[in-house]
Amino acid sequence: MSVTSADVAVSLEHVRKTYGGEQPVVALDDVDVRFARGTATAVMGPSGSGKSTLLHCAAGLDRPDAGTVRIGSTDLASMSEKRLTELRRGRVGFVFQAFNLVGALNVEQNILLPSRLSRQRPDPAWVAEVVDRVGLGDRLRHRPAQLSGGQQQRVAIARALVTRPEVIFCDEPTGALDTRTAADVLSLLRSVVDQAGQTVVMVTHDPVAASYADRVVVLADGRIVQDMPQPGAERIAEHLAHLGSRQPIARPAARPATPFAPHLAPHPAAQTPAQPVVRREG
Ligand SMILES: Nc1ncnc2c1ncn2[C@@H]1O[C@H](COP(=O)(O)OP(=O)(O)OP(=O)(O)O)[C@@H](O)[C@H]1O
Repeated sequence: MSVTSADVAVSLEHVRKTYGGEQPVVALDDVDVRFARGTATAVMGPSGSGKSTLLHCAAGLDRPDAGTVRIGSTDLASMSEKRLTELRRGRVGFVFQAFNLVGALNVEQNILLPSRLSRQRPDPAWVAEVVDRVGLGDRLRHRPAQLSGGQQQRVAIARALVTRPEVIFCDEPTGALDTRTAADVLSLLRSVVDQAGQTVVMVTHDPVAASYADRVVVLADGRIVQDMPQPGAERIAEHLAHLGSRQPIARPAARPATPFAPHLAPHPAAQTPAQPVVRREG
């Protein structure tokens, strides 16, 4: 079935991203991919293959050096920082490895923060359902520091779902969770796709988590090397084992510390100066 532009939730066209430094690294090398509305896609690949960079560029948290990124029909490059911040608050949800919870706010306040910032009034029944599904009903008055890693991850997931964003970007959403909680969270993500027509793009290393997706896209050395519809956990694991037998990828530059709640803050406008490019050996 052909996908029309109205069916596309997120698109990256010929996207290229290079990180500067003494040895510049091509993190995304002419990436061309569309994520259809109402679908879940897992983005997989070896460490350093560009998964987080793809997510950050797709979500408007980082600007590519070349190429076009669209959320729906909105071209992110044409947006001012203010409008980009509004778009991230209103149309996009994030679940990151570092949680990005606000330490001074309790669980309930953290969950409702994106609604407050985008001046939306969340549907109380939906908030209650999300809180119930992530199993946080008895922790609403706790601060993040009083929660386990898995509980903090669940707060981040609830926070991403409450505003019913068009697209939810997740970076290892189940990384800190035990198997049962991970299954609950993945079912919840699956249900917002199936019942609410939202779109999920999820970076994961876990073939089981990826098997909840409709599609698995595999990156290696900043390029898409596999694009598989519903491959199942076993086939995913086989592909990853094959990629894992490649030489490890050098990580020449350390990533700067994650800024405080970056998706809710204005874009830092970090642009990489043009530099000669050295391709990594794959
Ligand atoms: N801010 C940065 N400055 C310099 N290099 C960076 C920066 N962020 C990422 N890189 C480099 O870009 C490449 C892609 O990184 P990215 O984090 O996107 O990979 P990944 O597939 O998400 O890795 P992992 O699975 O380990 O999280 C890596 O070689 C990494 O070292």
